[in-house]
Amino acid sequence: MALFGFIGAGNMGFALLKACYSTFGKNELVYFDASAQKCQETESQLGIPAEDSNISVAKKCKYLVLAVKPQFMPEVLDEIKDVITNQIIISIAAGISIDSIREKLGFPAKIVRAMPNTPALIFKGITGISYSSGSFSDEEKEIIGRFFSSFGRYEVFDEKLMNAVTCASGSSPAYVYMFIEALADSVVDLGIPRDKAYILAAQTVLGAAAMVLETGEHPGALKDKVCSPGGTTIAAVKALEEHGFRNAIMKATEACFNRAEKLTLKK
Ligand SMILES: NC(=O)C1=CN([C@@H]2O[C@H](COP(=O)(O)OP(=O)(O)OC[C@H]3O[C@@H](n4cnc5c(N)ncnc54)[C@H](OP(=O)(O)O)[C@@H]3O)[C@@H](O)[C@H]2O)C=CC1
Ligand SMILES: O=C(O)[C@@H]1CCC=N1
Repeated sequence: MALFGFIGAGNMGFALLKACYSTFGKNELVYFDASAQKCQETESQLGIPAEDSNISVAKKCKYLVLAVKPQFMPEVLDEIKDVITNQIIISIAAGISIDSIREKLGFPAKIVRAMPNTPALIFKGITGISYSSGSFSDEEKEIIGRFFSSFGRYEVFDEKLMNAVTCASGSSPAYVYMFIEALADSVVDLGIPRDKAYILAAQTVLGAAAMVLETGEHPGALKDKVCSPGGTTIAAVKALEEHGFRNAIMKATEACFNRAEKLTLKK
């Protein structure tokens, strides 16, 4: 019997499997993916052969991580529901509520709904989690905490905020990469070599993010300290405001949230 079972070893499933491997060891992991190629890649990277089915995974673990796309959740839940007894379900599917998973399973299983992000692959993720009703023992909460800490930080939220968490951290790495790409392109245009442009842009994002987390200062105050009166930065800030930079982010969050709300589990 393994501690963790994974259904889905794609972008997120593999990242979480890798972190679990480091923290809990290979004997505590079982997994299956519908893609034979994903199973082969995972086996070649972690040295753990895949199980032969989702049912086999569900039967052999205590904590079952569901890491398939939201549209595949109904078929996966239908497939495994007869072998779920006291396993704790950890779902990372965007938009899928705890109630809808319970309804599909047909009983009030203990569920942790989570929203990680892709930096989990290098153990620098941030995950929002929400516990279902039902009493989780201290030991279960400790193992769940170690699981989510194995690939970065985690914060606990009321489930009604999980779609908002998706906007803040699940989806937003994509916009950060777009920012890095755009900043790099713009300085390549000024003559900076491309490889160095990515290093300058990415390290700046990393450093600025660390300033927010480590100093506890308001982001606006940190921004003000970069802006010398009559200097270069305030000229850039003015251009960003003229082009709706903040509004573009707010609109992105609105679109992200609306899509998450629509990803409800089909019966
Ligand atoms: N990508 C991200 O940044 C984040 C994703 N998530 C959530 O994580 C979940 C997975 O996303 P992601 O890893 O990007 O998706 P991927 O498509 O990369 O991985 C999902 C894997 O599940 C496999 N799969 C599909 N159907 C089944 C099935 N019935 N049984 C077993 N395996 C199956 C897929 O195979 P095949 O390719 O053959 O379909 C694929 O290999 C989603 O619910 C998403 O909302 C959460 C946070 C961040
Ligand atoms: O785009 C998506 O739906 C998933 C959920 C959060 C990040 N990727």
